[in-house]
Amino acid sequence: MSENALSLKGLTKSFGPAKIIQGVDLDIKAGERHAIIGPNGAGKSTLFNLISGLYTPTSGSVKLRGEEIGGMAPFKINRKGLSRSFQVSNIFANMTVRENVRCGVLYSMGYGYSFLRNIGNLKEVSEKTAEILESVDLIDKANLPAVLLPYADQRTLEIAITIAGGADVILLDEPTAGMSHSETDRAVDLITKATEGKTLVIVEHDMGVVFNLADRISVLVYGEIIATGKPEEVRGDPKVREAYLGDEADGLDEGDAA
Ligand SMILES: Nc1ncnc2c1ncn2[C@@H]1O[C@H](COP(=O)(O)OP(=O)(O)OP(=O)(O)O)[C@@H](O)[C@H]1O
Repeated sequence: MSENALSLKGLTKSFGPAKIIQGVDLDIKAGERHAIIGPNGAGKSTLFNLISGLYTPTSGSVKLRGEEIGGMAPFKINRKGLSRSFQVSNIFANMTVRENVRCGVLYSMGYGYSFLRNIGNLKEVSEKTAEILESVDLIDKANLPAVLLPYADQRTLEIAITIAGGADVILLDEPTAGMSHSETDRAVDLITKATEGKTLVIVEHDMGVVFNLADRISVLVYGEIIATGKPEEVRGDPKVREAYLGDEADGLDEGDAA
């Protein structure tokens, strides 16, 4: 058994002549909260797509708890306990909030999307669904169609569905994008609570979120990791400050206020 939840070695991804990921080595320990930051276009989403199976690596390896998963189909990787959210919400708009989460829970219990079963009576499913809705503070809105939720709640529901699948390695892609300050603070609390005991990898532009949430941070620039370490180590790294020009470098100090 590997103590690393995820281990990337010599990972590359090219699109034609464009080398987008240029040899990434990264170990993410089981149970840690790890943020991946970097300027626009650095390759963060591409890295998530390689880890979650949407893209096949050009070369190198992706290991989940020591097992090679590079190039495996996304649903197989999901079955092995890795789940990701997307920047654009992935929810079923016309289903209720509860039904959306219940789908994730059913999937995690091996029911697949077998809607024809009489699933309403499954006590365990209902309990687990309610537990997740509580943990992300959506229990009071459980019976609303998801489409009627305010934007921030839809993003929260996306996080809830990602977690409901039962995976113990959770990848969140810019979970607080488009949220106000107060919505962001609430989302950080919910993510912290809902991912307790799990491994979290998060791509995020909001430095306040990153410094609040992450045990360690990796900085991706032009498809290479230029620094990995604890928040205070990364913040003080001259290479990192150089990579973040102007306003974004100021953002590196935002965590001070937290
Ligand atoms: N399928 C693809 N085909 C060709 N180029 C791609 C593909 N996917 C991503 N790229 C390119 O790879 C580069 C990195 O994109 P990516 O979305 O991974 O960056 P990012 O760090 O997530 O950016 P952002 O912070 O803006 O979301 C970009 O130049 C993008 O145009």
